[in-house]
Amino acid sequence: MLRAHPVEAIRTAERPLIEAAEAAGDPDAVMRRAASGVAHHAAALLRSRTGGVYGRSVVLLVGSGDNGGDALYAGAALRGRGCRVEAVLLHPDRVHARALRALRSAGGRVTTGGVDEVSGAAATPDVVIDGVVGLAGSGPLREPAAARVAALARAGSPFVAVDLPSGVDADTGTVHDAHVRADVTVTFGTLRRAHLLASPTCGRVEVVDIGLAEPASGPLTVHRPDPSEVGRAWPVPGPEDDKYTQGVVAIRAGSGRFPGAAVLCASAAVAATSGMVRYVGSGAADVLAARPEVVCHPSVAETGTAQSWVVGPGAGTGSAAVADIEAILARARPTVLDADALTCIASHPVVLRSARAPVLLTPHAGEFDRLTGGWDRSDRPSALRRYVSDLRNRGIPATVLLKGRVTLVDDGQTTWSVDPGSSWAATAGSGDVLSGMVGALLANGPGGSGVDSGGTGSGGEVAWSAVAAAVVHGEAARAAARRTGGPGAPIGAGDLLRAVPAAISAIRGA
Ligand SMILES: NC(=O)C1=CN([C@@H]2O[C@H](COP(=O)(O)OP(=O)(O)OC[C@H]3O[C@@H](n4cnc5c(N)ncnc54)[C@H](O)[C@@H]3O)[C@@H](O)[C@H]2O)[C@@H](O)CC1
Repeated sequence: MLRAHPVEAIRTAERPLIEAAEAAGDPDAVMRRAASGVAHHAAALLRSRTGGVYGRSVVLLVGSGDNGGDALYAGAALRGRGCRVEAVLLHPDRVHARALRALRSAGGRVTTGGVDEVSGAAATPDVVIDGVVGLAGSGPLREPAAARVAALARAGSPFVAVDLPSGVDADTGTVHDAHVRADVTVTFGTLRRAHLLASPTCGRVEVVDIGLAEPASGPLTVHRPDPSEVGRAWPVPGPEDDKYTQGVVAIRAGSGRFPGAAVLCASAAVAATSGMVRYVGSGAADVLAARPEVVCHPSVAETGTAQSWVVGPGAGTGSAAVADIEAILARARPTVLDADALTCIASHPVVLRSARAPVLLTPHAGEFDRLTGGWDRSDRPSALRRYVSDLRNRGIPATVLLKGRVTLVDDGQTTWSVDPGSSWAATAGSGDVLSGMVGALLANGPGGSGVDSGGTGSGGEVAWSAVAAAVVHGEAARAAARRTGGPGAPIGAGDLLRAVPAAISAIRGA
């Protein structure tokens, strides 16, 4: 399990290290340790992209704080390995003086101007080290950094970000319009929240040991499971199991308008575990044609016992759909509310009050808009936590999975993030697959058997099922994109669905 911490916790953990260095009369000892890690990873990137380190060109973008100091010391170390190093001082009047002296005495060049001042190799360096801002950064890149970053990115130079890509907020993970897109981010001691909230912008994240003790988890810690943890926890039938003990999930999905949603959702539930799947809705014939093992029922009232429910994909938003949601919640089983069910809840919020068992809401950004009446998109984790806490304060045992390239799950106490490493899952119908998988996991019982779900107490199991399904869903999307039509060819939700068994198998072996 990866854990990423807020700035305040990191500053607190760093303080004793810095105080010890100052007391020893070497105030930059920690910074030099950090910088040598940056230099190490920059050299590795140079080697993999250009075949060597000696003689390669490096540009340092140097801001006014300690992040710029790290970049300057890293530049001095790379100069020692034979690189041509040029530091661009973005605020020449405010620069880490000792680190600048170290670069100069190692033979690094220093410039202070705008984009036009850079010429020759420095206009297209072999690597750029982003030391504009780190933990104290706020808002987008400002000039002259923004123009300089844009020119270097256009030239195709790879970026190594020191601590965080500049223009990405350390706590919220907000990626501002003007920002650095890093190939590699080198951070120190432990992950910052942005590394898990804005992972697509951070590139590969390398954590350098600077002697810092990992902060304890708190309410603002972001968690991300390793796929192998999900693999170990994925249900496997034991010698005593039968179809009932592995969990029965009932699915209310599909309509005359959206028959495919029923097929995708029910088929995903079948693929996720070897328990039993019931189906209620107008799509029974299509569902049976795709998966004859599904047991179909004419109405919610006539559906046999189920350990969990999924309601909503393509299920309609009229009064009959609302009545079905009420009838399902009255059964007091863990329930996934997805797609049309979220629209129903948004227009009839009172319905949720009857929830006696855990509910999992799975909105995308637009559905979350409807549920909340508008939310602060610049701070996804806080907006999500506020909404979940509000529901829980009203006695509704809710967990919410907010979809996106980086999917967030929050149960009011813990935030998880899942980034599948590609955006291939952004395709129509893929949400129906996800809700079917979560429903099957919820039916299987305490999710993540024995897995550390972050010590979250109540709600943790629902959250773990949601996180585990999101991990496999992302793996399936990536695998489908590799296999269907070859790398780079788009996929549909049907391709993703077909890749689910192989994705489960892959993470079990991970
Ligand atoms: N504290 C420590 O123990 C260590 C800190 N280290 C480095 O120190 C960094 C933090 O340094 P600082 O606290 O000096 O802060 P930064 O270097 O992150 O920021 C410096 C200043 O930049 C300005 N700024 C904020 N947003 C900006 C923007 N969008 N555009 C331009 N300027 C902006 C602010 O005035 C801010 O105080 C860490 O990210 C890390 O790189 C490392 O040396 C490892 C050890």
